[in-house]
Amino acid sequence: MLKVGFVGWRGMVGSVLMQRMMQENDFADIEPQFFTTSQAGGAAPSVGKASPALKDARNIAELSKMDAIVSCQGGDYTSEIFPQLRNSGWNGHWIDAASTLRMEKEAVVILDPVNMHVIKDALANGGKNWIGGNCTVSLMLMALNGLFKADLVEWATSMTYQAASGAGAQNMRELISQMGVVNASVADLLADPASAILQIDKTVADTIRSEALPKSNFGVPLAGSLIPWIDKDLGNGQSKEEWKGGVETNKILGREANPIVIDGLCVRIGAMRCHSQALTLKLRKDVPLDEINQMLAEANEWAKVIPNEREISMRELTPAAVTGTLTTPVGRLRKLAMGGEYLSAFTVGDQLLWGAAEPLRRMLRILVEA
Ligand SMILES: NC(=O)C1=CN([C@@H]2O[C@H](COP(=O)(O)OP(=O)(O)OC[C@H]3O[C@@H](n4cnc5c(N)ncnc54)[C@H](OP(=O)(O)O)[C@@H]3O)[C@@H](O)[C@H]2O)C=CC1
Ligand SMILES: N[C@@H](CC(=O)OP(=O)(O)O)C(=O)O
Repeated sequence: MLKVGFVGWRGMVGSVLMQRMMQENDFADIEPQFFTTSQAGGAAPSVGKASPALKDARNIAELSKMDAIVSCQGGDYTSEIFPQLRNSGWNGHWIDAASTLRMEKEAVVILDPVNMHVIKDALANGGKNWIGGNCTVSLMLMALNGLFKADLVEWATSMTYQAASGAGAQNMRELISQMGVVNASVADLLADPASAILQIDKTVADTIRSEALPKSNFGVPLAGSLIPWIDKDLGNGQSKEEWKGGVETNKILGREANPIVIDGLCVRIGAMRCHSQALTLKLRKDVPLDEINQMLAEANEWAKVIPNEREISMRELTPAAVTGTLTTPVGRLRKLAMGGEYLSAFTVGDQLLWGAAEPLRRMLRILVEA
């Protein structure tokens, strides 16, 4: 049985991974050992299978006993530990949620419903480094898999609506706290049906701009507002999150030599854990919409086509509907006024499931079943 070390299992991404592994009974087929950077010697989490006490996640000798290590601990941990482990001669499988190693030559960015061929080729060639993709990229590829499979996309531009969870657990809490402060500032006025809406609006605006709004994590208001920048400033007008859209998509698809141009704008909005994206795609040819719908629906079991109609779009193509599920719905599909090769699309996906934990879980299964 594969000996699997887990690091970062109690963080937000790690907890979702543990939930999914328990739901799918994945622990039955592995021998788990849990590691920690802060609580060595403590009890292992309860995952339906006994496992030894927590070991120190910086102990290279203990880590080296594992056949595979799954890390959701973050990029700093990966940067510190991964080189030491490899330099020590460890030749096990490294499965990681952090972005640190994604663009390394030996690393495969994993999203098996989309790139099983890339994963299988790498496995056959002795690949050992399996890295989860950026959440926005993975969710876009899950939803639009059919168009990429058919090699129909000439270029694409995305405008994203990214949830607070992408910035971390503390940011999710801060968003809710901001909402609470805003609500409290006008609670009396809201309770009075005769109060003036402009008074409510002014009080809300003053509150959002005031020092009373908690913003130590985001740095600026998110509730009642948005943040048009995600991740680092690359200095050329592009954010790092926007850069990932192009490079990671092409790496996942295994087409670095013949890349599809993908670029856009990434924006944080006040959703909890679902990223949404509006896309404009230039197709290589004018394919009828019903064929496009069919390709998208058939590409994988999670991409669900939502008819481009008002009621169902409002009901099913939203973070409220999708959160906590593995479905990656795609809708608002129509040919744009620019011509038959120009397609619009809107997708929503849970960024902690297909955006983070699920590709790692499935990669571990691929190794178990190999
Ligand atoms: N958030 C996201 O959307 C995505 C994140 N990722 C990657 O995953 C990494 C981890 O992200 P995320 O899960 O959000 O990180 P978290 O901050 O939730 O968890 C990281 C670690 O913090 C430690 N920790 C300290 N205090 C607590 C606490 N009160 N509760 C839980 N853990 C605590 C734990 O380590 P220990 O047990 O050792 O103390 C834990 O493993 C990111 O750095 C990123 O590289 C990838 C895709 C998406
Ligand atoms: N940057 C993403 C979350 C994330 O962790 O991305 P990456 O795995 O590429 O660092 C967001 O803020 O929504």
